[in-house]
This record gives sequence, C-alpha cells and structure tokens, in this order.
Amino acid sequence: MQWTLVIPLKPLVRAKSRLAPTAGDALRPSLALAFAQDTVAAVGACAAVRDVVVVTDDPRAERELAALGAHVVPDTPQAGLNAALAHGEGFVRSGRPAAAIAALNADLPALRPSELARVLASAAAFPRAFLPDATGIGTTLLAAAPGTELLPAFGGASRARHTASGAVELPLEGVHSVRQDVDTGDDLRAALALGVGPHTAKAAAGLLIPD
Ligand SMILES: Nc1nc2c(ncn2[C@@H]2O[C@H](COP(=O)(O)OP(=O)(O)OP(=O)(O)O)[C@@H](O)[C@H]2O)c(=O)[nH]1
Ligand SMILES: C=C(OP(=O)(O)O)C(=O)O
Repeated sequence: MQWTLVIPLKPLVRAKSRLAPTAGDALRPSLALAFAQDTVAAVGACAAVRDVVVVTDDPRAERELAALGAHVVPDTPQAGLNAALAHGEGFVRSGRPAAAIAALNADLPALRPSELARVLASAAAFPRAFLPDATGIGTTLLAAAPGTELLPAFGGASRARHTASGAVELPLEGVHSVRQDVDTGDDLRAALALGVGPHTAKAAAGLLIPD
C-alpha cells in the first residue's frame, strides 16, 4: 500500500512554545522549521510514501517544505490541529477518494525512512491504527486505510483518545525515530541522541542543552 502523509504545522512564531526555556524566542521558529524539514525529507525518502501534504499558513515553511517536494495546503479558518488534519484529509480525498492517509506530527527530527516504512506496513492491516509517542501519552502517527475516515483526536493525552475511538495501537518495537516527537528540552536531547537530520543538527548546533 502507498500512503499519503498529512503533516500539520503551526505558524512558526507560535510553534514549539514548550521549547522556549531551551531555545528562546529568537531561535525557536528556525528550530521548529528545521524539525519540519527533517520530518518532511525523511517522509519523502520512505518507499511506502506516495506523497506528502503539509497543512500550514506559514509562508516561510511553505517555501522551504515545497522545496523538499511537499504539497502545501493553507490551514482552515477553523482553529486547531485536528481541524487542520481533517482539512488535509478532505483535500487529499477530494482528488483521490480511495487514498490511504496517515497523519504525522511535524516535530520528528530523528525520523528514519525505514522505521516509518515498518510502521506504515503494519498499519496497512487495520482500518485505523496509531503509534503512541515516546512518552506513551500522546500520538505521533494516525493511519486510515482506504474507505476509512481518519477521525483525528490529537493533542495532549491522545493515546487514550485514539484507543477509545477504536483505532488499533500498533505493537511495534524498534521504531523510536517515529515516536520521538520534540516538545521539550528533554525531548530534544533524546532526539539528538537518536541522531537528527541535517536541518536540526545545524539549527541546534548553538544551543546549550544540559545533560
Ligand atoms: N496546521 C496546523 N498545525 C498545528 C496546529 N496546532 C498544532 N499543529 C501542529 O501539530 C503538531 C503537534 O502540535 P503541538 O505539539 O500541539 O504544538 P507545537 O507547536 O508543536 O508545540 P507547543 O507550542 O509546545 O504546544 C505540530 O506539528 C504542530 O505544528 C494548527 O492549529 N494548525
Ligand atoms: C499533539 C500531540 O502531542 P503534543 O501536544 O504532546 O505534541 C499528541 O500527542 O496528540
């Protein structure tokens, strides 16, 4: 099965607010963009991915992510992450009603194409499936097979919400790079230890991240 990935991204000035103590307001937008660039580049290099749709209103992100091959769709006037994902899903399925769709966070700077391919291959066995984040509280990926609505319920404790909504939690080991989202300084340290992509490596080079 070939997948269309839908990746939501907030305007960069508002993104990654929980990284303020680590990055400060001057660096944070560039760091958020770097995470998204490394995420989109890894997704584009995954053999199981047909195409990538980014939902964002940010002009700088639009330019940089389109240069990596993403199709960029403006956000919906309806606020919030789940509205943005439903909007991206609607855009994709208005052209290809039978598309297999997976929503993926834009803050996965250590993402490896081979691990994403394993997750998507496993998701293909279910109508709706998801992968919990590294903390075990949230979600990094939610997949919907052809003919199934995505019904995204991201934000905060979304693992429990996705389970309650009937999505199957993928019981995978060894896919750390797909689970390691970066919200805090500790998350960034964990992602750097896994090995981040070139954009994040450059953007994070000047940061002092205590052990
Ligand atoms: N298009 C779009 N993307 C969103 C929106 N809200 C959150 N996102 C994206 O959804 C993913 C997870 O978001 P969060 O972790 O809640 O937000 P964040 O900006 O990454 O971090 P915080 O500011 O620390 O909450 C990230 O890729 C965000 O950029 C929204 O309203 N529209
Ligand atoms: C959006 C989510 O996560 P966070 O807010 O922790 O990035 C989520 O896990 O559903």
